[in-house]
Amino acid sequence: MSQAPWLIVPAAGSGLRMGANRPKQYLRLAGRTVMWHTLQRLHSVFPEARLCLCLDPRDSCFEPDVVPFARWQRIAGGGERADSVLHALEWIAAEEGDEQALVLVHDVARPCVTAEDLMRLHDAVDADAVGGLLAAPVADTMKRDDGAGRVASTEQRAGLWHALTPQGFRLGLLRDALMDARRAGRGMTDEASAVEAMGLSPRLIPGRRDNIKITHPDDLALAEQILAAQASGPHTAAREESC
Ligand SMILES: Nc1ccn([C@@H]2O[C@H](COP(=O)(O)OP(=O)(O)OP(=O)(O)O)[C@@H](O)[C@H]2O)c(=O)n1
Ligand SMILES: C[C@](O)(CO)[C@H](O)COP(=O)(O)O
Repeated sequence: MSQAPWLIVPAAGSGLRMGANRPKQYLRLAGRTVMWHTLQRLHSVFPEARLCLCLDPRDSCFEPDVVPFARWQRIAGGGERADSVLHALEWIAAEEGDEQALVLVHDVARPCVTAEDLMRLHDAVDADAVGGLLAAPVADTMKRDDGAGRVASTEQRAGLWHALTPQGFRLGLLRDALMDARRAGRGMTDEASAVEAMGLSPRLIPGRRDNIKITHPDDLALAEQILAAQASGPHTAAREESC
């Protein structure tokens, strides 16, 4: 592996859609917290990385012992996810002289990301002139609603992908892209969309569909099942006896 990347983990959200009594990154998952699992997954592949962990300044749940990295920095989160990421990029830019340094951004709410996907993402974006993101092709038919609980239209599924994380870009490009988006007042829900707004096309790196973002209450039980399945080893339909 080339030089270890910078890691930004946005973890300053409040988890409103989860509706729990604490931010979802502090909910129990397979005997630990969601944050513990996510940081362990990242550390297992990038032990030498420098981590920027974006936390709400009012966060009273965070315990530094959860961080396995030797080099890490607490970053004050912002109003939106993109603001939190930009705060981290500005801190990194002040520390890092190389604007070409590789930065990977991964949601704390995605604890099921596998080492294989992390390595494949890193190698692909490290070799790409623009950067890219893990993504999963849409398998369901997608409907757009009419605002009144009925179908307005069916979206073309071909070529449609779920954007996942990590998303990886060069420090200077990503900082400039997010600053441009902020100046233009464009709400960005991921890093790639800010880079797209600069007229660039990030690479789509196919990733596992079990790299879910814990967002709603039923996602926690699903994540438990995914972690258990991952621990039991790879499952391939081909291994099943024919019926
Ligand atoms: N101002 C914010 C908002 C979100 N995030 C982080 O961005 C990731 C994806 O955001 P999301 O799933 O929307 O988390 P929340 O904002 O906590 O959820 P909700 O929208 O339901 O409140 C999460 O890891 C979250 O902690 C962040 O760092 N700073
Ligand atoms: C970055 C992301 O996880 C890609 O799917 C997603 O956009 C985060 O969105 P959220 O509304 O901040 O959860």
